[in-house]
Amino acid sequence: MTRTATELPVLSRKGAPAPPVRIVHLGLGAFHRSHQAWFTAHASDAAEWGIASFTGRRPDAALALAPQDGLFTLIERAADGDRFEVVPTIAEAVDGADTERLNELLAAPSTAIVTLTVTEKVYDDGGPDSPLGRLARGLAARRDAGAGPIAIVSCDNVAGNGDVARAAVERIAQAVDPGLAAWVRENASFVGTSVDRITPRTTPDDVALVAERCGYRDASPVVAEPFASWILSGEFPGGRPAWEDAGAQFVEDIEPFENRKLWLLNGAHTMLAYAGQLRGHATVAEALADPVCRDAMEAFWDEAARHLTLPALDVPGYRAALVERFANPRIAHYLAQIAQDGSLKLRMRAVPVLRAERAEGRSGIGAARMIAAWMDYLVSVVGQRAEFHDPLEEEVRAALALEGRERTVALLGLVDADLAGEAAVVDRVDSLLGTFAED
Ligand SMILES: NC(=O)c1ccc[n+]([C@@H]2O[C@H](COP(=O)([O-])OP(=O)(O)OC[C@H]3O[C@@H](n4cnc5c(N)ncnc54)[C@H](O)[C@@H]3O)[C@@H](O)[C@H]2O)c1
Ligand SMILES: O=P(O)(O)OC[C@@H](O)[C@@H](O)[C@H](O)[C@H](O)CO
Repeated sequence: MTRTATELPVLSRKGAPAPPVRIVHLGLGAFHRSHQAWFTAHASDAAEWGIASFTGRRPDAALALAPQDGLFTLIERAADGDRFEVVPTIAEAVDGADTERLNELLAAPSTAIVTLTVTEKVYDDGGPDSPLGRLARGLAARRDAGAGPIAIVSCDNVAGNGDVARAAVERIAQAVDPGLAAWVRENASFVGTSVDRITPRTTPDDVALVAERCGYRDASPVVAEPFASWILSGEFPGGRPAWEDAGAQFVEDIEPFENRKLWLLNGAHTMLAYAGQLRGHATVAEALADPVCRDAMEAFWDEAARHLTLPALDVPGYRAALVERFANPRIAHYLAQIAQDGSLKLRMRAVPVLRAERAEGRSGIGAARMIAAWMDYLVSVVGQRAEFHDPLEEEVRAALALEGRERTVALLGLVDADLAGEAAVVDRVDSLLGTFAED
């Protein structure tokens, strides 16, 4: 007799202990679970490294995981089928507003690492209730307790994420108490990373699939592609899990690896997000199958590749693998999600390539096309009164009220003020508007 989903047992540890908390995570989202929690679960010393994971804005993700002892199912979604795995490393799922628990954990000498996936825009938000504001006050608790040095590991798609996190935490700490900023400089090691695993949002169908295939109820599974990569650079003064057992790489200089990922993968995603939606597509796989979008992506890659010269980067192999990953027809990675916060993402995905091309006397047309596609997309979503997300939403709306070249200059200025002052760049972007109009 088949049981209905509500009759199934809830996923649980069945009384077995969770691993002891030695990692604090801020930003309990899908990617943290498919990536850092999964890498930690696959380290040979996983039993010694539990994670206390705090939500960012709302308690929902913690409320979903707490009744199932922090356990969740990772659905590894390959082109030819799904594989299910229970990931046991989240020992505590906590509402981010519970700063008492955060301070207690950060003040414990056993806590060695803080990881972050708080989205790109949050590094500019130093408010007391922002994740980094809470972290700074938690570090004050650690200093006061004499709990020793700690590693802070940003896992967001931000260029120079280790340095950006350091600057943000030091700035906030300085505002809290100048002595704290000095403590952070001496005791916090900021580790730079390049993180990669395509992790779209979970859908109700995924929840139902787990019930059907696994025979238990999991209110919050995560879907990800089989591929996973984590490249890190920096010190871990309090130790770390043996993440290399799960395939993590430790390098001296993170920058070339970070550029490869941010330009080739995220840059292509951003190109497909705007060009694809303008041409009526909803997912990455659909946009990739459209030769107009594919050609624009490849042209941008050709430009970016000229500035990715380290042989270890194996750019041809990386590009070929990306095409295969993007084409996975069973991963519904929605372009509308990737399109969010464009003004910020273009600074890291299009601008460096455009600048590098111009420095060598070329126009950077491939990168300029991505910026033009963003502008056309904004006109179209705002024209349809559709919702859009951007940290500069007000400024974007003000720029869109302008016309013609003036509008191009104003929008470009939100991405890069210097480029907006260069007539040749403005002309180039202006000339590329309308490239992705539907046939
Ligand atoms: N999803 C992926 O494929 C992927 C892959 C590589 C890197 N990343 C990085 O991970 C980040 C998170 O991705 P995700 O898929 O887990 O997203 P998500 O929406 O599932 O989780 C984002 C987390 O950040 C918090 N957050 C977002 N905005 C906030 C704000 N204004 N203030 C406080 N907290 C805020 C949320 O509360 C949540 O905990 C991305 O922004 C990206 O930098 C994602
Ligand atoms: O997560 P974002 O919003 O920074 O960017 C959207 C996608 O490009 C991104 O999530 C990729 O899927 C990911 O970086 C793959 O590792």
